[in-house]
Amino acid sequence: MKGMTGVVLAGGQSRRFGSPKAFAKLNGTYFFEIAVEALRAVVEDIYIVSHPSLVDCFRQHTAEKVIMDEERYRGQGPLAGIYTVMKESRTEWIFVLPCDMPYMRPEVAVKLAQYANEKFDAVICAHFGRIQPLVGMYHRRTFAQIEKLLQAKDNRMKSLLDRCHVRYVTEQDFWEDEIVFRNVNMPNEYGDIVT
Ligand SMILES: Nc1nc2c(ncn2[C@@H]2O[C@H](COP(=O)(O)OP(=O)(O)OP(=O)(O)O)[C@@H](O)[C@H]2O)c(=O)[nH]1
Repeated sequence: MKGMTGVVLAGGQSRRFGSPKAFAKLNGTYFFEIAVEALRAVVEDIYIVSHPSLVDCFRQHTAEKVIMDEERYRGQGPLAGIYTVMKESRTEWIFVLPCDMPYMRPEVAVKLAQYANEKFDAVICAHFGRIQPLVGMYHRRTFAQIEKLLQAKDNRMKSLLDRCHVRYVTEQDFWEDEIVFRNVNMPNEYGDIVT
């Protein structure tokens, strides 16, 4: 989709996982590639936003653009990643996915993208009663609000959503299996799908 940039958030510490989650594999595919593939269904331009220790590793494994969280806000979580890409790319919308949802599917991105609408500041998945702030789209007009929160050291995605006009997309809008929104924090929380 024109006017939209894809973002894989991959700047976390993976402390609970014990090694960088982006480079864990499901069915032979790196987790971050699963997110890239989903985004690829709706955008041309994709950024992987990570931290300095992983940048070289990403560059060895992907042709996508790899950038680091803006230094000023480094360590402030996904909000810093979103801020960084909004600064870098000039598109109206950015479509965010985390690097730790290995069951994510391109169809989810395709269906969600249909809800991008000038009336909203953000379009966020909220299937089965669970808001997923890292699965959704943020309009460029949220940039000033994001910056304000980061400056105030309020890093909560919820703080941003509370200040935005959000379209929450639920299972009433389109059906998806619950598993696609499962995020992996510990090594024992996922397994290959045997077909
Ligand atoms: N760009 C960016 N992404 C982040 C940052 N913190 C977390 N993320 C990403 O946000 C998603 C959810 O991260 P979490 O599972 O909450 O945190 P984590 O640091 O990866 O894992 P833990 O260290 O175990 O908490 C993952 O895709 C992370 O890579 C950050 O500071 N910058």
